[in-house]
Formats: sequence, C-alpha cells, structure tokens
Amino acid sequence: MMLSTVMEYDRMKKTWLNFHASGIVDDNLSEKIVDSWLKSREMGVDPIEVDLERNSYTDEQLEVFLNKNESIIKIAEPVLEELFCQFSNENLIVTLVDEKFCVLSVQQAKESSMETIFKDLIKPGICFGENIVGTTAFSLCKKTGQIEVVSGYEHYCKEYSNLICVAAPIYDEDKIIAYIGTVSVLKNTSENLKIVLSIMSKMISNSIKRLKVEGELVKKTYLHSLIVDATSEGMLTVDNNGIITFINPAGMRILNVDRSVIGKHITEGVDFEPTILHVLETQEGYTDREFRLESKSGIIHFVKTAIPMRDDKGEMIGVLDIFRSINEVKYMINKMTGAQAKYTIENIVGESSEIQEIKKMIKLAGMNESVVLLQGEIGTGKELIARAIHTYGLRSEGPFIDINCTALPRNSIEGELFGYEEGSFTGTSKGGYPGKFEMANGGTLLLDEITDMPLDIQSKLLRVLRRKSVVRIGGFKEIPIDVRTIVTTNKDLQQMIKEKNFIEDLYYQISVIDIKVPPLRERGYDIELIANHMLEQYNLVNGTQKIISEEVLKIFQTWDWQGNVRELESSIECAYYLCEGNIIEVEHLQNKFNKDVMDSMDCSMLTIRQAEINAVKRALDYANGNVSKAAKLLDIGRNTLYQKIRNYGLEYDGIYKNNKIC
Ligand SMILES: Nc1ncnc2c1ncn2[C@@H]1O[C@H](COP(=O)(O)OP(=O)(O)OP(=O)(O)O)[C@@H](O)[C@H]1O
Repeated sequence: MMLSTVMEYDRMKKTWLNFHASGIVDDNLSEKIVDSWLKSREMGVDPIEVDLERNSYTDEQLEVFLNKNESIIKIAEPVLEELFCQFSNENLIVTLVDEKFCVLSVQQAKESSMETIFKDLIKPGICFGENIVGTTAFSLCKKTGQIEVVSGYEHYCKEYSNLICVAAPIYDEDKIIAYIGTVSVLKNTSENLKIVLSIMSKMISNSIKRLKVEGELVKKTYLHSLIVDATSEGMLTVDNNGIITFINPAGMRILNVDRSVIGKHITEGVDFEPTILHVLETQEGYTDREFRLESKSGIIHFVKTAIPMRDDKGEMIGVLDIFRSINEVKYMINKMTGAQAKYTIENIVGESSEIQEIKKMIKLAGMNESVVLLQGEIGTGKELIARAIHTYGLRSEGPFIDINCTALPRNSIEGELFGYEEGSFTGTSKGGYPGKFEMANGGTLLLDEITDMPLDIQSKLLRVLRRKSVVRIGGFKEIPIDVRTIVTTNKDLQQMIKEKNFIEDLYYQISVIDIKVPPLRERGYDIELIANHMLEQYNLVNGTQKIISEEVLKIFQTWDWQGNVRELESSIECAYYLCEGNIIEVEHLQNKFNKDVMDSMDCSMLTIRQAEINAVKRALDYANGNVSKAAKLLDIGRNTLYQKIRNYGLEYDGIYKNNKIC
C-alpha cells in the first residue's frame, strides 16, 4: 500500500497508536500487517526504542560473514549499483540483506538526507532481525515470498514511521537466500520502483542459477579430465583438418611424444602413418581393432577404437582415438584369466635324488632363456615343472601360456600358435587374431605334447624358434616375439625321429635344456611323501585328520603307477571320500588295488559277463550297498552302475540284493 496523502498517513498513525495503547486493530488494516504486528508484540519488540546493535556482528564476525556470502555479494552488487543509479534522484538507500535480514551491502548517496538520517545505521553487519524491529518489508517478504512494500506507520517501530521500504526475495531454487530492498523517505517514492526491484531480484536469482549450473559443469569437466588423465588408455583427438587438439598422458607415453604435438598436424605429430586420417575420410569409426605400424623407433602394436565426434547438428568435428599397447592388453588378459603361473619349486614334493636333480635343473633353466624339453610319462609332473621354471625365471611377471597340441584339431594348431591376419579366411575377426606366441610375449609358452604336432607345423615352429618372430596365417609381416618356450612329450623322441615322425633339427632346437622326469614308481619314498601331501590338502580343506595305514603305503610302494602322480592323486581322492573313519585302509582303495578281487579273477577262467557281475557285486558289498561309493570303486558313473544292477537282476524292491558271488 503506497501512502501518498497526509490524511492517509494520519489515519495510519491513529491505527498504530490505538494498537500499541489498547491492542485493538483497525478493520481497514491488511491481514498480513495485523498478523505481523501481533507476532512482533508476541516477540516482545519494543516499538519505541530500536536497539540494532543487539543482533549485529562484531568486526571479526563481519569478516567471516562477508566471506561466507562473497558469491551472492559479487552477483548482487552490480545490480544494486544499477538500481541506485536509475533512482538517484529519489534519495534512496539500496541494500542487500541475507535470509536473517543482516546487511551484506549498501548503496547510498554521500551527504544525502538519507545518509544523515541513517548514518552508520544501515551498514554491512547490521541486522534488522524481526525480533528487534518487528514488521518491515523484509519480514513480510519472508512470509509471502513476494515483493512487499511497507510504509509509514505500517512499520511496527515508530523509528521507521516516516520511511517507505520495498523488499524483494532472491531465490536459490525454491529457497529464499537473500533480499534486496530500498529505503526512502515517504514523499520521494516512485511508483516504478516496485517493478524495477522485482525485475532485479529475479535477475539476481537467475544469475545464481546460471552460476550453479556453470559450477556443476566446471566440477564435471574437472572430473572428466581427472579420469582422462588417470586412465591407462591413450586418448587423442584431431579436428576435421587432422590437427591434434588433445592427447592424454597415457597417449603421450604409448606414442612416445609430449604435449607439444597439440596444434600440429597428425602426420607431423607421430612418426608412423596415422590411421586416424582414414576415419576422417570415411567418417566411420570402429571398436577394438588391432594395428601394427612401422615407426622410426620400431613397430608400434596396439588395439584401438576410433569414434567420429559430431556437434549438435550431427556434423563431424573430428575424431577421438582410444588406444592401448598390445603388450598391456595381453598382460591384462593373462591377469584377468589367471593364466599366470602360480607354481614354484616348493610345490614339487619329493626328496629323491631324481627330484633333487630336477629342482637344480629348474633353477638353471629359470636363469637363462633357452628352450626347455621336458620328457616323461603321462602325469609325472611336467607341467608343474614348466610352471616352476617360469616362476623362478626372469619372466615370472609375464604371461604363462599353455597350448596342448593333442587337444587341438590338426587344422587349427597353426592358427592357434601363429595367429591369423585380418580377412585370411571367412570368419576371421576384424584386425586379425594373435596366436599363442604373440600372447605369450614377455613370458613363457608351454607346448604340451609337441609330438602330436603335424610335420608341416613342426617345420614352421622350427623357423619361428630360429628367427624369434612369427608370421600370421594370411600375412607377410614378421612379428618379433620375446618368448621363452618349454615343450613336453611323453613319447620316445629318438624313436619318432627314426620313424620320420619328428623333425630331427627341431629336436636339436628344443632340447638345449633336456630334463627327463622319472616315473613315480622309480621315486621310492617320494610316493609316500606325495600321498601324504595330497591327503593333507583334503584334511586342510575339510578340517579332518585322516592318515594312511601302513598296509596302504606298502601297496602304494609296489604299485606300478602307470598314470604316475596323477593316478596317485585320484587314488587318494577316492580313498579319502570312501573312508568314513580316520585311517585309510585297503578297503577304501579303488578295486584295482584289492588283492582279493585280483586273486578271484586269477583263480578261474570267467566269461566277461560273469567277471563284470562279480566285480559289481564285490564293489557293492564293499560299499555296503552304497551305489555312489561302489561306482567310484569301479571307476564308472552312478547311472552306469544302476543300469548294470538292473541288467544283471541284482536289485530287489529297488534296493541292491546282497547275493553271494557265484
Ligand atoms: N612332485 C609333485 N608334487 C606334487 N604334485 C605333483 C608332483 N608332480 C605332479 N604333481 C601333480 O600331479 C598332477 C599331474 O601333473 P602334471 O599335469 O604336471 O603332469 P604332466 O606330466 O604334465 O602330465 P601329462 O603328461 O598328462 O600332461 C598335477 O595335479 C600336479 O600338480
């Protein structure tokens, strides 16, 4: 309400006096003023004497207060100045207050009448708290959330009865965080002031919003740059003209360049033929494509993804390249797939002179880079020894890659070993496919059962080992390899050479360090050591304390162990599960160790059918009718045993019938 006439002023003065004298409020008074007056009275505000100092800041507090509100002051001050200039004729004070009505900033003309009235009263740090000054434009504005005008005797305190004050809220999202206000003497107030103040408070609110968004953007940009700097993948961007616009630290490391390449054309920035130019031409990107490029400092081999960058309208503005050196990729693969060798000399159990000798050879082989040949029957521990050589050696941090030549179809051995070039035949992945030799780069490659390798591949292998480089199928380029090779065989190599099934030259190439792994039957006391070691593993896992009886150990000593350590391993496993007590006895062993069965088989000539029935019955007897245990003893599956029980009519009401052996 703008009071413009003296009459109105006088009427309002009467209302004010009435209220303070008797507590009665005039019907003409607006509801919000009445509410505010009542509230001010309730809070005990003195309408005559205003003590502004009570709530205001000391000098030290003021410094903290202004620092805390620095950003809003920075945004609002130019607006306050503008407002002050526009209404300079009207003898105004323009002020910014925080949400508790404490003054943050003031604009007022020097030596004006207002300055004389308010000298030192409106200044930063002075608080017009509702509990001190009662009803003001600020307190109404807080309540309504809109611009408010309070004039003359609408103020609760007499001290402001000759003033007109306007206040407008400043919002941050939905919350009022400050107010701008004007104070002037009654007669001087312009009608436009309210409109202008309202616009300016909105301008400040919008600036706060914009700055917040910009702040978020700055934070996001900072986070992005942190990620881009910290990643181990190289990143490089070029604009449409092929000018390098960005490169991250990993990119500089992989390409062996520094930040000075930014601003140069890509052909000047790197010393190899840049593949990114093709993406600029075709505008087509790709994912995880392998590249091997010749540079002045040697071959650069990496996997890379290229992404065309586009603006809002979809126009191409450059290309982003993300790349990783192939060695790092392989290292990661090996790490993730657990292809790293974990076995050491300590994992090889045995004290026999043969094993002592092998342990010495492992150390010797570990200390140099020559090809190692491990010869021995199946299951003697050749792979274990190969892994121990890798772990002991200089390459223990590199990959350990194992390829079993027996397990691979003849026609895929070559590709598996040497890799394919892109497009060498249908189905070859884009960018080609590296072979095991490349994957083992920096580490060890174990070629298991080398004698199962076809002769033509044997000669290729010989070339690879001699030249220390591979050529992928369908390719021409020689790819240098840095690999320690270990080969194993359980066949008689000399015999195979005689029969022309193994290339003699390859034999000389692979047998620089030749380790003969003895069969288990020749290792004497080691058999007991290994058996106990394996049992201990089961005890540890299951929290048991089983031991092997003397009788069983004797049988083990005389057994011929055709399957060597692997056979011993499975015998212990089987016995461990069949033995319900703490001592593994003969009855817990697989059927083949059982003397009675062997004897009964020997004493009379049986038909195969009869022999099988006897074996099934005996196993079921030993296992007290437990089909799972009996199947384990017989080394066949449970379902097969059920089938045999049914076929031979050994069941009774679904349960095994304990017939006497015929
Ligand atoms: N001295 C040993 N101490 C402990 N465990 C051993 C020992 N020798 C072999 N083993 C274990 O016996 C099993 C067979 O060993 P490994 O696979 O190394 O034999 P291999 O000679 O490579 O067999 P194959 O010729 O069939 O490939 C593995 O579980 C291995 O850990």
